[in-house]
Amino acid sequence: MDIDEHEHVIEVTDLRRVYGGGFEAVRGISFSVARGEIFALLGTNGAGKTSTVELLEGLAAPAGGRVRVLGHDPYLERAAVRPRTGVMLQEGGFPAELTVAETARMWAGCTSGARPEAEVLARVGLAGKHGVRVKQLSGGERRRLDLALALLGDPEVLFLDEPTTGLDAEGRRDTWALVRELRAAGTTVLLTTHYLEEAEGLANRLAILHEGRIAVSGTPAEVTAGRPSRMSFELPDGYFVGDLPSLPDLGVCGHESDGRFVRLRTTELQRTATAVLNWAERAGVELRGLDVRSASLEEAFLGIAQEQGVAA
Ligand SMILES: Nc1ncnc2c1ncn2[C@@H]1O[C@H](COP(=O)(O)OP(=O)(O)OP(=O)(O)O)[C@@H](O)[C@H]1O
Repeated sequence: MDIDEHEHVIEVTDLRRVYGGGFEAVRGISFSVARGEIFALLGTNGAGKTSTVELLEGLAAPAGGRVRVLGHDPYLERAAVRPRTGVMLQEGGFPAELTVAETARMWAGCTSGARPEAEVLARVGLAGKHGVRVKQLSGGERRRLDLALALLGDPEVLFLDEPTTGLDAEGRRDTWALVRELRAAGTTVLLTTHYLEEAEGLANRLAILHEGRIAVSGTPAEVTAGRPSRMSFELPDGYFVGDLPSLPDLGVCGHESDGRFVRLRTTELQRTATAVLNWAERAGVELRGLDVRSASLEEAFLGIAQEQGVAA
């Protein structure tokens, strides 16, 4: 049974994955992704991201729970799901001796309704590399080739496992722009990433995995809500932390200082920043190195890792 555009394109319920030796890498996770959404799976090394994505791609059967992609079981109904999905694995395995164009042509031959290879290679910035052998590509160029192959079939659902690992800053930005374009065209994207700014900038919703379980999920704003913001600056000569306005009264929930630099964590950034800046103004001093930043995914990620680590 197919689904209409308002239903969830990906549905995961109490999913489990157990490896040969009995190790449970995915321990009962649930989430869903609506059509046209970008959903990011984050987590520390070994948290279970790839193990989960492989189940969604139908590369293995779950040990428990249920996966539906476009209304089908991706493992048992592979023929119904595979032509409508694009997959970029963490490590693409291409024959090293083939050129970029040959690789794309070979892949297109196995893809129903493939886009013209040249168009897709141009889209990922490999237009000038048709004649280059795969073994001569840089790591970042191989990732782009991986992405091109995933896009050949014009997929409705795209699985991207660490799509920008190994790319330089420009390559990463280009890939982000491409993923946004795909979303605008209605493609549903599930990606894993170690780059928190990637998830923050791209994802409509995300889940942070820890040891096979979802520690937190929601929109980036929901996940960072309640996490402290940061303010840091250099104390002017002759001043001490004790000279600052009373920090606990300003929502400051933690601070550290080596006597010169001060780093504050606050749940009330505006109040803290206003009070400290007013204090500096009154004292007629400059706060060198002033840096004020609201709660980020990085803060949430580190907080979760710490909390879970302590709880473990
Ligand atoms: N074939 C396997 N047999 C046994 N254990 C495995 C196998 N593949 C993965 N694991 C283990 O399962 C856990 C989850 O691995 P997975 O690759 O899913 O994590 P990840 O979140 O993608 O990590 P990374 O960010 O490092 O890519 C790890 O502890 C890993 O060692």
